[in-house]
Amino acid sequence: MEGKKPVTVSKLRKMKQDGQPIAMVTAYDYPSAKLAEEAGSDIILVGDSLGNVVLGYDTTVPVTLDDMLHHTKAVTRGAKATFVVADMPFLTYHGSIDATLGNAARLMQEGLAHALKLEGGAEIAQTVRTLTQAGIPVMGHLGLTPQSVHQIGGYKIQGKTSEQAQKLLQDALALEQAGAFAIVLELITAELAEWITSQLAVPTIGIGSGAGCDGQVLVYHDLLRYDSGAPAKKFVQTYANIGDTIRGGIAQYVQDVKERKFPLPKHAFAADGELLTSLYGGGVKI
Ligand SMILES: Nc1nc(=O)c2c([nH]1)NC[C@@H]1CN(c3ccc(C(=O)N[C@@H](CCC(=O)O)C(=O)O)cc3)CN21
Ligand SMILES: CC(C)C(=O)C(=O)O
Ligand SMILES: [Mg+2]
Repeated sequence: MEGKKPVTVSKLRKMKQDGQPIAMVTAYDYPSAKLAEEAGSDIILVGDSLGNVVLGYDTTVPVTLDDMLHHTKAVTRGAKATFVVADMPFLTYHGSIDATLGNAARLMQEGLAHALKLEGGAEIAQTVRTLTQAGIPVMGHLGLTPQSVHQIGGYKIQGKTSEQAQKLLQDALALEQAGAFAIVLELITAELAEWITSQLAVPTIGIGSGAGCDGQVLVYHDLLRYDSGAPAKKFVQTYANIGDTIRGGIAQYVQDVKERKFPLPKHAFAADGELLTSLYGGGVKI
């Protein structure tokens, strides 16, 4: 990707104004980041969904700052010309502001993220303001906030009553006023997402929230159907069947080894004559 430059926070705001959709995808390691960049994604998110899709946890709650750092470092090595946002994981931005700044510093300085994403509304606005004032671009995340899954009681659509919808709009406005440069809207109705989007100057990036957002985000492993056995989520479109492709490729390899079809002579390196004479007392030809 010679010559390509990462989008900037101000470019993203202009994309909203111009009605130009923003495409974001998650990535968790060097190869996935490289592919997401080559594919032209505007933003790469190192999501704490890595807890589910690459570490095998049931929720994002067990994901640690060290986990996020490890993966963010790999992603920023793979995508050198793309704007990379890292999730701040569970409970790393709710303690003292010093602890929050220390955690943010590690993701920015060691992970080399360009921005951080935090889940929550008005209750974290002051934190968003402090991080923003320290020079860190902050992305908000409202609606279904998976780090609160045990409080919410499942992965279900949010903002269905007018009271909840009003609260979500107030939260979005509070985040914008605190300096957030964009807000993820996860699993809210299409109508509410469109309404909130119309009330904000900063772009919204939707997941399971309809076409009325300024951009979209999907989890890498979902859109590529890595886990071909998992039930398809309603809001996901399958763009490739990588799980089937990978399993098929590995199964073929295993079969070839067992049937001695791999490796072939062309996959091996032949010794020269001098070595051959020294092997097996020179009596055996390989
Ligand atoms: N692989 C993966 N994809 C994600 O999008 C994702 C994660 N993991 N982990 C963190 C959060 C959790 N998310 C989730 C998890 C489950 C549903 C889900 O089961 N959705 C149902 C609809 C629920 C309803 O109707 O209320 C679906 O069928 O889509 C949605 C978002 C989104 N994030
Ligand atoms: C689903 C997106 C928005 C996310 O937060 C993640 O991948 O962790
Ligand atoms: Mg996340």
